[in-house]
Amino acid sequence: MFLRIEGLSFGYRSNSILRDIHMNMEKGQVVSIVGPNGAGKTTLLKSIASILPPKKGTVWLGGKDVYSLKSRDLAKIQGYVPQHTASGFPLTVMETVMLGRKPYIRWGVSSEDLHIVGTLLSDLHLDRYTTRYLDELSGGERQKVWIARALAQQPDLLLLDEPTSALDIRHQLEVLELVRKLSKHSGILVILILHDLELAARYSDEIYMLKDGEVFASGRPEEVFTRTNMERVYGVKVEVASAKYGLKMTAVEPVWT
Ligand SMILES: Nc1ncnc2c1ncn2[C@@H]1O[C@H](COP(=O)(O)OP(=O)(O)OP(=O)(O)O)[C@@H](O)[C@H]1O
Repeated sequence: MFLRIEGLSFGYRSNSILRDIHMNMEKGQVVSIVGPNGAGKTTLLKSIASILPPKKGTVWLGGKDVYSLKSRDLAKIQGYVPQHTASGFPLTVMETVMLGRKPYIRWGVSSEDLHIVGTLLSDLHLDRYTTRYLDELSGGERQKVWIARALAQQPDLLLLDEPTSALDIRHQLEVLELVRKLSKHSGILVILILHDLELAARYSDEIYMLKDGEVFASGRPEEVFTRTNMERVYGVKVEVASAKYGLKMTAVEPVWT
């Protein structure tokens, strides 16, 4: 098992946020973490990214405890794109994506680094912006740049916190198609946080549904997105139907408890 989370618990001060999380994931999978606002999704992703050390439990990545890895070594295995990313100082698109090569660069940028970055910029249709500064891009374009930077790390694990939230429908599909392609062709494990449950159903091999800091349900999309689970976790009556590209979910009405 490439990623194993064993009994992970986390809290901010005395406030318990994640409780006894267990997860197992293999390379080549696309896994979505879903759940209502405040369920603990971002906290969980930050724990996997080794940003938040757990109160209890461990995250094993390729047989190693992520919290014991040096940041340079971790950066070669894992790319993390947070929900809101701000660049501290002015950088162009090219410079930003090249930063993803930092863990590999010893004496200077190599032709391989340039090739990897150039390919990513072209795959994400960012090549016409290479010399633009990030603050001259739209929110969606900037989001794709952060994803390209994480991919430039050539990670085995890619963590994306709501990667499609600033994207229009075409760019949502473009990013998720690329993510799926990379996952299948390059064997990357991709863990996404998505609020759009139909997109999650369409692009994920597996879903983890969180409620109040615990895993409420996990499995294939059709096993997790059931009427009962949706009602219990989101408090909404939902009609779920099979569709050509996954599942169609229609929110009917809130359930008042
Ligand atoms: N720095 C912090 N200090 C204290 N509490 C925090 C902090 N960050 C988040 N929390 C709390 O932890 C809980 C889980 O937050 P988290 O951001 O992980 O939820 P989420 O499922 O990602 O939510 P959303 O869907 O709204 O992004 C929330 O109750 C939140 O208020």
